[in-house]
Amino acid sequence: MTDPDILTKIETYKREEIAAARRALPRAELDAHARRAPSPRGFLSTIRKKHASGGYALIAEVKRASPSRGLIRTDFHPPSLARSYEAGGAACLSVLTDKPSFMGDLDFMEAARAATNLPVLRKDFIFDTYQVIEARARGADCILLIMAALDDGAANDLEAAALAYGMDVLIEIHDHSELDRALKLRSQMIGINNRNLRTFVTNLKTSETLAPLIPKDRLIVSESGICAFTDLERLSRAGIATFLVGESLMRQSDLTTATRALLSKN
Ligand SMILES: O=C(O)c1ccccc1NCC(=O)[C@H](O)[C@H](O)COP(=O)(O)O
Repeated sequence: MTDPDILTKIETYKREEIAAARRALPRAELDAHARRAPSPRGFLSTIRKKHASGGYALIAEVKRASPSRGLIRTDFHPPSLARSYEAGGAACLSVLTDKPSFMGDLDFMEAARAATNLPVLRKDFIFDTYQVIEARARGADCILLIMAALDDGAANDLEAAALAYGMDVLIEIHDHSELDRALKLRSQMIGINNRNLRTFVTNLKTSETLAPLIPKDRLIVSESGICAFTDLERLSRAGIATFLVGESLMRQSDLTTATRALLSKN
């Protein structure tokens, strides 16, 4: 499947969604919700702790469908999926909250977080500070900022908003020029997405090429197309110890066993 401009299409409907959400709940009221939300759980610090104890850190994704694969999982109950991931040894959760392209929902994120003790990433296409506050109001511990979708000013403003609300930020890149821009931001976490946004093809070589260019004080997350422990070992040789995995786990009926298997040699 080839989609020449998926981010432009997504931005168009996101801007409409944001306008509608603002009409339904003005920013000042949303902000009051965010101030009352449960405290952030420390997404980055949880990953660092996992590394300190000598393990790989898995960010396990709750992903029902995707533009490249269509429907991935029919048996879909976010609290049970989240509990299974936690039992299998995941360090953190990622929950897709975009509806039109991923059949996601903010309710799924809230429910997954409430069912576990794990920190949660709101996995969505964030263009506006309203979405950052909305993420915190619904309990997110971390947000994703996609450099391919944002100019430097917007990335800086959205990151500042997330940090002001006590959340961590995962800055996502696909190539050298996005990496250069990401390194001007304050966030410690850089996600290298192995999925080409035009062709949707995943290639772990993307992580292997870009990881050595990232300063050692940043935490690197390899995202997309990761299927097995051998992939983790391969990526670890490029200095990566944190992995964001969705589809390959979501296709397994026993998620706890599949998560354990992904994280262990045998
Ligand atoms: O998953 C897609 O098809 C997709 C298409 C266009 C933009 C983003 C997309 N996915 C978002 C993600 O980054 C992944 O859900 C995440 O990295 C997990 O990937 P995977 O393990 O390959 O499901």
